[in-house]
Amino acid sequence: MMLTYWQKGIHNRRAVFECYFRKMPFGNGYAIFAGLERVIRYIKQLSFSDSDIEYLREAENYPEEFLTYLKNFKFKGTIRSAVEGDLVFNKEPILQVEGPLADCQLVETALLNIVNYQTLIATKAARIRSVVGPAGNVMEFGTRRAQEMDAAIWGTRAAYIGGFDATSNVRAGKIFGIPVSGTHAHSLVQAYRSDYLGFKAYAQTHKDCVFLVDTYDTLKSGVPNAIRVANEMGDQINFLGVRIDSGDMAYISKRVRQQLDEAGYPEAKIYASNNLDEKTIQNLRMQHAKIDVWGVGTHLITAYDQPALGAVYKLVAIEDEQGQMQDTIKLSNNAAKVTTPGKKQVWRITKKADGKSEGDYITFSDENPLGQESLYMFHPNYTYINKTVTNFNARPLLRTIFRKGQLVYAQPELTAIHHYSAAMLESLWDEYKRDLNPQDYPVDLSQKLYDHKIKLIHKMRKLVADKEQRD
Ligand SMILES: Nc1ncnc2c1ncn2[C@@H]1O[C@H](COP(=O)(O)OP(=O)(O)OP(=O)(O)O)[C@@H](O)[C@H]1O
Ligand SMILES: O=P(O)(O)OC[C@H]1O[C@H](OP(=O)(O)OP(=O)(O)O)[C@H](O)[C@@H]1O
Ligand SMILES: O=C(O)c1cccnc1
Repeated sequence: MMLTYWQKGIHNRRAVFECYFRKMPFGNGYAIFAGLERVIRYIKQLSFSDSDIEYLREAENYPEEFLTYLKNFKFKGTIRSAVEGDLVFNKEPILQVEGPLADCQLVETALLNIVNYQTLIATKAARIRSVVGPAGNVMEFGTRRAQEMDAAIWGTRAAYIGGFDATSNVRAGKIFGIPVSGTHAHSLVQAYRSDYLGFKAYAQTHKDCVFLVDTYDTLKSGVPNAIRVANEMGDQINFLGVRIDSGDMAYISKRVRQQLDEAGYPEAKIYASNNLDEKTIQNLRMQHAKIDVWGVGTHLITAYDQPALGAVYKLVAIEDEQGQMQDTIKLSNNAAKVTTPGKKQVWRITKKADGKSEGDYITFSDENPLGQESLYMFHPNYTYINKTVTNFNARPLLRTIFRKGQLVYAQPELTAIHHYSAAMLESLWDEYKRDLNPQDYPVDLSQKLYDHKIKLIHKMRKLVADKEQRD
């Protein structure tokens, strides 16, 4: 497509693309935006190396002048985006790229790849975090099951943004500063062919100890031997607790709790892992399982119940031959697939009184609801569903990250992003946060944008009909 634009001389026409998803992942009431850090790294390094040019010369047989254009290519676009940890919803722009048509086009797939995966995992993590309860801890254990190494690294970062407390991936700890936490595997006990010898060896080489107690028999061997080693080592170790990884974890955890309490270790925590997700955790908590720390792997890192977020990247405006920006629309028989034309901004509307969200309000980028006394918000498909909001705050969701190719946004520390997403969830009513059949969060269009969209739909339909008649 870049070659076409370049050969036809339209590669430098100004264009605006916007990225949004149509359906909420996991049937959840909100999504947590993640991926911006990697988008920034990707854009900063975006160029064609000598070997790239060589490959394209061989494989694609591109004209030399086009290869020279690629060799000198530098991304010159402006990127506006939601920030990591913010709540985002379906049918609203979460990322916008404005600039030369070819530049905008080149980055489409990479941006979608990054934002789709990381937003999906952050959202899954938030769902899991929501059932663990404020006293519980939840650790990311997924590296061995992730779709390869990149997904493990960036997936655990997204999980941390979504509310996880720590990861067992030490490399992710090193790169991003995520708290690292973990236990040991069955093979350590198997190597010694004894719970006691395995735990003792581990205790002699580690200060913080969590013993995995289910290799042979949790209640008859694992826990009694963990207690024995804790007694023998005394202050030489921090006996943090034990991990169970199989069996009926409600029943076993209660018995383990009893054994630890009776041995004088009421502070020792019970860790659990084994194919956990939000459903099993909720169910185990309903059964009053005595579990303090949850290790979650496969179901989180692979987004097991919904393996992809369907965010798309659509052209919403382009410069015409006369240098005028023209808004574009994509029609479809499927109403959900009709795009909203024009360069936009999304405003998060909250009540001044309690800071709670009233909904999101999409406008043209040059509209500003902040100055208005009251805001008329209506459902874009069922316009009879409407309300007038007063005493409100309006916060623009899309922030400028790159301006004409230059990075202008300073990413906060990852810990700040982790806390930010929790604070953003506080501003959302519980009706949108329940994990089953949540209320639809309002994502409305301004009157001006709505009227413009309807006008453009009619105009395009008429154009097509007239053309068909002529043909
Ligand atoms: N009390 C419980 N209520 C609901 N689900 C539970 C309970 N205890 C364990 N589970 C879950 O049930 C599933 C049991 O799976 P599975 O049969 O593979 O475990 P297992 O019998 O321990 O076998 P393995 O040793 O292969 O892991 C896991 O997802 C586990 O988290
Ligand atoms: O169950 P997940 O949520 O993916 O969490 C990670 C799992 O990985 C480890 O075991 P592994 O699956 O390697 O072996 P095991 O089940 O035989 O212990 C660990 O003991 C957890 O059970
Ligand atoms: O630290 C652990 O116990 C751990 C980490 C990853 C996978 N399973 C267990």
